[in-house]
Amino acid sequence: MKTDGKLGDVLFTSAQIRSRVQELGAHITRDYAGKELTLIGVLKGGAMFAADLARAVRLPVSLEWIRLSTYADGAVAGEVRRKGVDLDADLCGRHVLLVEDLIDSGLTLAWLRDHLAAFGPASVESCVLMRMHKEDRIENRPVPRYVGFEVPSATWVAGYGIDYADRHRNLPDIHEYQLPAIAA
Ligand SMILES: O=P(O)(O)OC[C@H]1O[C@H](OP(=O)(O)OP(=O)(O)O)[C@H](O)[C@@H]1O
Ligand SMILES: Nc1nc2[nH]cnc2c(=O)[nH]1
Repeated sequence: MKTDGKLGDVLFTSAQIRSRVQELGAHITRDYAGKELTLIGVLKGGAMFAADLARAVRLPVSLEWIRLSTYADGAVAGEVRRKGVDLDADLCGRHVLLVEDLIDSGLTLAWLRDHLAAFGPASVESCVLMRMHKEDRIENRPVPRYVGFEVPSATWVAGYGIDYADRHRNLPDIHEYQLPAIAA
């Protein structure tokens, strides 16, 4: 039986997030000046971050969205499931920057990187707000070009677009989340 988990302390306040997003936006603006840049926000978790980051990038970017999911209801890592990939954008010759709330196993970003190669982009990089540390080396875990915050591996998070069981996405801060105990 699965019991409810618990929302824990604030890990990153909305002010910290805002300030880091501005820094990331400034880096991206510098790095992609003069290039055709398409930002692709990964739904649902990346929605808030992508919307804020897009406004922090001072370039005429295209903004697209893609929806994927790796976890069914709670926190069990599984295979990347496509919940509809509505991406008829012309990415040919464009520099693509995937915008994700977090990288954990890296399955999602690896799948996207491979999937988008078929669209003929000039480059595919990623910007993640949080990189979850892993004690175990994950083979071929993608290396994001931009990382907002490094987070210890044991930490599960919720808020600022990120859910537990589809709740808490609306919280302005990012909280630690104590996962539910699994009882037999
Ligand atoms: O690096 P990974 O282990 O692949 O995990 C990262 C992905 O997992 C979460 O999404 P989730 O599958 O929970 O879907 P959601 O964004 O719709 O909440 C998160 O938003 C990332 O997209
Ligand atoms: N650590 C961690 N926290 C999450 N909160 C929501 N999704 C995730 C995830 O993939 N990893």
